[in-house]
Amino acid sequence: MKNSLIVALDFASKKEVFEFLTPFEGEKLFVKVGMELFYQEGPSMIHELKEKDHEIFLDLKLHDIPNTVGSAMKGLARLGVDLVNVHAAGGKEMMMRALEGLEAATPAGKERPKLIAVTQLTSTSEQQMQQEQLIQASLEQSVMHYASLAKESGLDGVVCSSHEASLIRQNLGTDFLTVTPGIRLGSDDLQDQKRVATPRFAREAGVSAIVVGRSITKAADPVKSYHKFMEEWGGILK
Ligand SMILES: O=c1ccn([C@@H]2O[C@H](COP(=O)(O)O)[C@@H](O)[C@H]2O)c(=O)[nH]1
Repeated sequence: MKNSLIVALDFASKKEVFEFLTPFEGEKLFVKVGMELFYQEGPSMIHELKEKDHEIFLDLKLHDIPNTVGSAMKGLARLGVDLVNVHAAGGKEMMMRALEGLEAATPAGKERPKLIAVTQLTSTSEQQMQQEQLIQASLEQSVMHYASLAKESGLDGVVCSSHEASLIRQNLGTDFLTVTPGIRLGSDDLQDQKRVATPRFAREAGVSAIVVGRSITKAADPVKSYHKFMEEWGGILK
């Protein structure tokens, strides 16, 4: 998990996923399946990616009442993915029930999927957060608060931006995972992301894993782009 580059497979179909993955033949990627792909293709997408030995982050960002999230997590545990997540805004009871659900349903002899919580989305700016969520703290304070709640609930880490990662590591320990989307090379389009950083910045901040989507998936040469990100991130090709 540590030092991983997670590729966001934000595609609408299996066909597009495998067209994208074919040129990577022989490389074991850490991939992220999000709502767009999972809602379209469902669990069979996960089974097929596992058959190809890819590590999987199932990014469904669960956020509901504790009972619903706890029960849903049981289903995700049975899929055998490596990493799943919830929104920290759902609260401590919800996060604890999510963890219990995962622990209860992870098959014997298998490792429980790691569970992390989204703090503030990387598409949120401080101004937006204060105006739309009526949070009067700074963005850093809000992220740190949600990260502390996640740690107190027994979770393995958080999703945050690379800008908050070193503060989280200092306060909550270096074993507490920081997974950071919003990663761009200097010349890339930011699109809808607000709190962005380069892979080098993320590495220097001690981030556990970076998430990169469109800069790789929409690149003219995705394999070349992946290797460029890996080089700046200092990741290990598998
Ligand atoms: O705070 C968050 C949480 C999740 N994401 C997801 O990461 C990728 C980023 O894609 P890019 O194309 O590199 O912007 C995407 O799947 C998001 O759903 C995030 O960006 N921020």
